[in-house]
Amino acid sequence: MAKLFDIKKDVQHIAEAIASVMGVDVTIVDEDLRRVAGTGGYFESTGEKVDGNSVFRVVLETAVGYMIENPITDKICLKCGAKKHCREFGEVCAPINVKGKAVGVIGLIAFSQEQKNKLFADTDSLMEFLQRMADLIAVKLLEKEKNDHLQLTTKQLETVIDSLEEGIIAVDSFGDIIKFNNIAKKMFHNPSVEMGINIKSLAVNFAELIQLASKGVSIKNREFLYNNNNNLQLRGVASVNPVMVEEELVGLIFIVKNICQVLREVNDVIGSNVNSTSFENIVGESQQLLKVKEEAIKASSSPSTVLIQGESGTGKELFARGIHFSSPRSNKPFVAINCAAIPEQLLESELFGYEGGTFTGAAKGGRSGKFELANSGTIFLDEIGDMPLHLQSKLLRVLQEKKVDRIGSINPIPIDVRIIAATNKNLEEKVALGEFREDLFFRLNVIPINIPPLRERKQDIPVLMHYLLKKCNQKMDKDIKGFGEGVMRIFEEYTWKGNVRELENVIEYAVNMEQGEIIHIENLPTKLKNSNNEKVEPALDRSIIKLEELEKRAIKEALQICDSKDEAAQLLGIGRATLFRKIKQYRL
Ligand SMILES: Nc1ncnc2c1ncn2[C@@H]1O[C@H](COP(=O)(O)OP(=O)(O)OP(=O)(O)O)[C@@H](O)[C@H]1O
Repeated sequence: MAKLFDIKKDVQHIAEAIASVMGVDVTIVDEDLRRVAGTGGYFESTGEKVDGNSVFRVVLETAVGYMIENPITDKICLKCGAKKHCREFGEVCAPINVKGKAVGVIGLIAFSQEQKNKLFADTDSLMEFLQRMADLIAVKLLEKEKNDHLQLTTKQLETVIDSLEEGIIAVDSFGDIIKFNNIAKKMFHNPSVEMGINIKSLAVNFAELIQLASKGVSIKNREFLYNNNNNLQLRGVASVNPVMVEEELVGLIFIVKNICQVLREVNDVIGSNVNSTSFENIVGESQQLLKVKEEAIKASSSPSTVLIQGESGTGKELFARGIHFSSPRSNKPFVAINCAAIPEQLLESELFGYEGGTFTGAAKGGRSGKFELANSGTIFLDEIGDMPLHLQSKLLRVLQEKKVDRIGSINPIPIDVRIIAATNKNLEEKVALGEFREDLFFRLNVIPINIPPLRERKQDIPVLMHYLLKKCNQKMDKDIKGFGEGVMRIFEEYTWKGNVRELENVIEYAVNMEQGEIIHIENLPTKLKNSNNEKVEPALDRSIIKLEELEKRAIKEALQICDSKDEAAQLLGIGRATLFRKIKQYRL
């Protein structure tokens, strides 16, 4: 609640007006009995307290006016401490009431008989006049209070919008800037955000956003291009909300962010879903696995590209995570994408993103690809061997130039992403067959990591069994203690085509089936129980290339070396017709 002292100037003006109308001295005190205003001799004593037993206290307490026609003898004057020196001939007091409570008193004092006569000539009219003056002061007080409140709310709002992490720009219905926060000011530099300039000058597509939002529609996350202080073109994301008063558009609020900030936020969310993996989570005691782990630990401190090769389920992704989470990028995003699981047409936009308006049905403002999402972190390109050739060229460009070209864009986006690729295919073979770009292979294969299949490191099987049993127990809230007689031997002799993943699945099956405390042979999947008495087939060597592929490769090479098909057929030791048939068969 505002006090009379806060509107001291106004109160003094009113006191002077009353004095000049009435021809007597006027003083006005507040609820603490402090003199706020005064005319004549009272002016000097503003700010001082009046006597605590004076008529002012009574008027403050009763909130009703009071007249003293005979000072000294009036009952109120009896208690007054100033009565000994009182020079007053009469006094009229009126309360200043706000919401039924007196917050001050207007006092008119006569210092001569003549003044007293004037004061008491028509007391009804005088009281009414004073009441009006008191109301005027009360209105000023309420106004001050409203202004204070408005100022406080404005300050609070300004503090709120300045503490937001987004840029906020308020514009009128024509787009002229009315208000903005610090972040918005920092974001735009050429032209810069200023009061009165039109927001359309800040970014090309703001005109379109104004047009849309002016229809009363809220717009979410639209991309736009703008210039920063180095005159570099940057990407931002804007949401626009219309401000409506009685169904009429009075302005728009733009909420703007730099794309890097948006991606950071996305990554904070995605990143929190990615389990942090340390090398301790990679279990195994065999020399082969320990050697690979050592290589991976070394790779984690380097920014170079890693190519992990290994059969399905050998732990390629586990190693990729291990490398990322032990690297200096560990608190940055780890974004994984399986190049074989996404249809070819979609893979390009998933990886590299696309510009707004590139395809019908696509998000209007464009979309960031996985490379942008992984910026400053690591991207894991699983099943890289299945990446189509035209995307391999695009990936090569990313590796060479450290820039991403969104589909439909002419502005490459600089990125800093560490690439870890993985494949269960023989990439060298794919290169030889012309299915994988040799230059890309060399770019990816800077640090090669080859995870041997489980059959080549049987020593890891028992330790993996116990590790995975513990994992399954936790997952299924069980407490199976170990493995029964003969189980370990079956596991060691079985051919794990699906490697650790298959082993994990078998243990999960057995934990589900087992009711007791130990996993028994009966609770293993049939394929393992049957394998118990069977002789385990020798494992296929991955390095053996199929005859058909060898033939295809030989023909391709001969065609490249020789000037004519006859010559090639001769070199290959086959007839001309056979060569033609094979060329057709292999589509060479
Ligand atoms: N050495 C290991 N220690 C502990 N768990 C492992 C190990 N190797 C693999 N796993 C587990 O096996 C499962 C398969 O691993 P992962 O997905 O990393 O294999 P992958 O080689 O990437 O498979 P794919 O080729 O099918 O993509 C995961 O649950 C993983 O945690």
